[in-house]
Amino acid sequence: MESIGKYQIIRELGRGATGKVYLAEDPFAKRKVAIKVAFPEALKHAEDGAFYRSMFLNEASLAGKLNHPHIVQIFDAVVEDDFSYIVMEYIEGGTLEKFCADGQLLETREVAEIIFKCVRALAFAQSLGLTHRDLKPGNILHKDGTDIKIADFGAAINKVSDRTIITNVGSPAYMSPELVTGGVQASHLSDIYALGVVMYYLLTGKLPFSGANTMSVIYQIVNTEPEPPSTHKAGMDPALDFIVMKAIAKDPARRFQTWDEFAQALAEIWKREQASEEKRGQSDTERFNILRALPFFREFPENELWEVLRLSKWAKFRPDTVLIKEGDHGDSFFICAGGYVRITRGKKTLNVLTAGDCFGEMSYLAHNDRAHRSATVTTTSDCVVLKIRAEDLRNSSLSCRRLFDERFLNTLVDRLENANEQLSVMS
Ligand SMILES: Nc1ncnc2c1ncn2[C@@H]1O[C@H](COP(=O)(O)OP(=O)(O)OP(=O)(O)O)[C@@H](O)[C@H]1O
Repeated sequence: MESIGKYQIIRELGRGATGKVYLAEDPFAKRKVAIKVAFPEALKHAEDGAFYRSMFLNEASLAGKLNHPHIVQIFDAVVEDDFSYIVMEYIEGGTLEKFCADGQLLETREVAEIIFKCVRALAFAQSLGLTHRDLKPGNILHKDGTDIKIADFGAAINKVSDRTIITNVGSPAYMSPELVTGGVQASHLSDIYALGVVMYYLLTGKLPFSGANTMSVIYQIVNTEPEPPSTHKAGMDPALDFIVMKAIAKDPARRFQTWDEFAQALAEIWKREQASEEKRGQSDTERFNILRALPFFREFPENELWEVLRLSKWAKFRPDTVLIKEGDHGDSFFICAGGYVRITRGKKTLNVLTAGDCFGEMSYLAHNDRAHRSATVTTTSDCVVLKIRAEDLRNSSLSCRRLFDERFLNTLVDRLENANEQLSVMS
């Protein structure tokens, strides 16, 4: 096969229960895509065909709907009797399975960061009424570093009973006790359990329960208490043990009750590690949480916040550091993420700005590389500042630019009002 619809096939990437996945080129959008082509025989199978068909249809129906930086985007889908395929974002690095073996394990903090990103993605999916139901390392694709995307939402809104998932879709190792005993419907609490198992596996290279056959694993899931991950890995942060064990608690009522609770627990790890952070640099997780708390980004939806994180460079400064000098040329603007800066023109102090305030934005608004700085900006305390090149913002998504434009407009209006007040006081 050389092409599928308008897409030129490059090579096979892998295969799963319902079909083969190919790497292909979209000649119009000029980008690489991954195309999952259904096995026609699987969709027509006497016993399981209905289940596979509904998995495929479910995934196809999500085209254009699940837009999140940590979920594989579905661009297009064709579902016909004899030939069905789903066109999705191509993720270069393969799945997280490669990090689950001894000798290949990621650093603990990288695991925590990956899980945090999964938690954010699944919280977003839940806000659209979706439970994933088939979380496992093989369904989490890896781009680079800790950049991941969750794939395979095929089982997410499947109406067929969960029993079929045990028999048809791989290992039961990620299924919670309430699912394997068939007592209740899948919910975000069973996804929290599955993600806890993924975290356990990534931290230790071992599953909490393994056995010679499916029945043995199911027996243990229901009856045996797992050993904490630290049993398999010396020197592990007890907070991580606590998080994993809470996520995989047998009783759903003892797990994190919401994705936010899970995310908070992971974010706490960085708070406690702040002392050594200076040497190490901040994690995306921590930066994301800082951004979310800043008034400047209050109206920014999650996707655009992750985009800001990609666009920005972060730096810490000691007090009395000159960040911008009056008269210099500037091609970037700044947002204060912590601490205080003083704005001066000549010898006159114009303003003091703090967390959530922006400065130097004329370099973007004036649309002119040679824009001069009209004031000097100096830190008056320890400061965290994020810097964005005007050019990078101009090349960002339309929604991101609109949000920045709105914020800058508000800032300009505030400054104008301040100036008017000062003028009226003087007159
Ligand atoms: N968007 C993608 N980008 C890059 N590679 C992909 C993409 N989607 C899938 N793959 C590759 O293709 C393989 C098969 O994917 P597929 O979703 O069909 O099956 P699976 O998740 O491995 O198994 P199952 O369908 O049984 O759950 C994956 O393991 C992965 O290596």
